[in-house]
Amino acid sequence: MGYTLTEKIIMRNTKRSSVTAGELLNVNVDKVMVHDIFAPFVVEKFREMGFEKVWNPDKIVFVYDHLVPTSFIEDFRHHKIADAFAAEQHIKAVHRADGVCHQLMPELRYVVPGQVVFGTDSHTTTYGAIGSFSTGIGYTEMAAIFGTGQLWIKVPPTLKFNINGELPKGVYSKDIILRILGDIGADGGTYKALEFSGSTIKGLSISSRMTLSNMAVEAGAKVGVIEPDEKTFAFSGVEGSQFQDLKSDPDASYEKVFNYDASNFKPVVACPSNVDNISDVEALLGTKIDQGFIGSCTNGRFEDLEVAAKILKGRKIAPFTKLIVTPASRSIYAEAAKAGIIGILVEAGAIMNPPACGLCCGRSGGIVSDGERVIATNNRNFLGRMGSPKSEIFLASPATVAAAALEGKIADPRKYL
Ligand SMILES: CC(C)[C@H](C(=O)O)[C@@H](O)C(=O)O
Ligand code: SF4
Repeated sequence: MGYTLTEKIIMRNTKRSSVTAGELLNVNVDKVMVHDIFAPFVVEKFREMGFEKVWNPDKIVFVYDHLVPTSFIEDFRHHKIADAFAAEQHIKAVHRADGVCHQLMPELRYVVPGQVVFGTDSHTTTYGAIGSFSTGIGYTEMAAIFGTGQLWIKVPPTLKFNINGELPKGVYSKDIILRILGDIGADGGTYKALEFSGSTIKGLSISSRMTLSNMAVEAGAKVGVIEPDEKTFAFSGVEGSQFQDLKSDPDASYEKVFNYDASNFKPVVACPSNVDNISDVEALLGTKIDQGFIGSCTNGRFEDLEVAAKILKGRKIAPFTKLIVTPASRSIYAEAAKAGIIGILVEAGAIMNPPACGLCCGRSGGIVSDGERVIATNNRNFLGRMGSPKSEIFLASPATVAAAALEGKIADPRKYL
């Protein structure tokens, strides 16, 4: 009997010769990420559980990104508690202002293919893009891992998305995942593994693959995985020969298989206030926009800033429209600056935010006010997510956001490319 990629990663981790979807089992945790919102709660639970030493300080990464720059005095307490615990437990990986956790974990190679990784954030699914089993957990489970290095999971059944062919101009992986969310619904992947495959996926950059895996959780999925290949091995700096087993078997069993022809994809937008409330951009043309946001762990990478700069170069954003750009990490910021991309965006009228979560969750680095409409490259448009509950959030690709910022209303990016 064949196994899926997700089952293979779990078998590799547990050294089992077989696993079955739906089975409960203990995995050996390869790496964990704790961000600044939950760090104090993990530490408190860890002590309450009677643990004294973490199971392996080299497998723990702290990232301060949700409360950076600190907007409220009490937020600083989170960083002080995490700093003290890291010192006490000899945890060396503490990133205080280097970027968003889900960019740093793969970018700094804390996560590599074939690993089992947990994070105190729902978008920990992002690292499935490099072939890991990675998912978000609560701070109680994280405290238990700190003390034992293990966690029980239920092996998720897999929904397979075969996507083949060439994406049309102006259409990106964000349009793929939004279309899939529209097709299966925000609960269509509950406790499932989403596996993205096919020639279109193989043609995507690692950054573009991360957008797909990042938003798997928006369908309720446990993980969003992609078979590691030469691109992955180069990105992660690993020898591919040790990962040749990390692919689904031809006779693997899936709960459902979805087939898409890439040429049928178009620029789409998730309309307020659900990620599966999808519309073709053409049906929304002319909808007034007050703010654009390009950033987050979904689409704040070099290629995202690059395509926005391609559209905005030599142009100015519409009057009374704000465009906030937040690179997903300091290294992306520096690379984009060196390439002249930041200059083009600022010249066009963009405001640069520090590389952190910022406006994405309305915690630091701006908010969307009453009655405002924002079109954003992040992954959630729940009521009030980015500020006022009387604001509206549209989700789209960086190209669609850039086109909207230019016109001050929702626009089709294809005419600018
Ligand atoms: C704050 C954190 C718990 C939350 C998450 O887990 O996703 C945030 O990162 C988000 O994007 O909504
Ligand atoms: S960038 Fe947004 S989606 Fe990503 S971890 Fe931060 S708040 Fe969550």
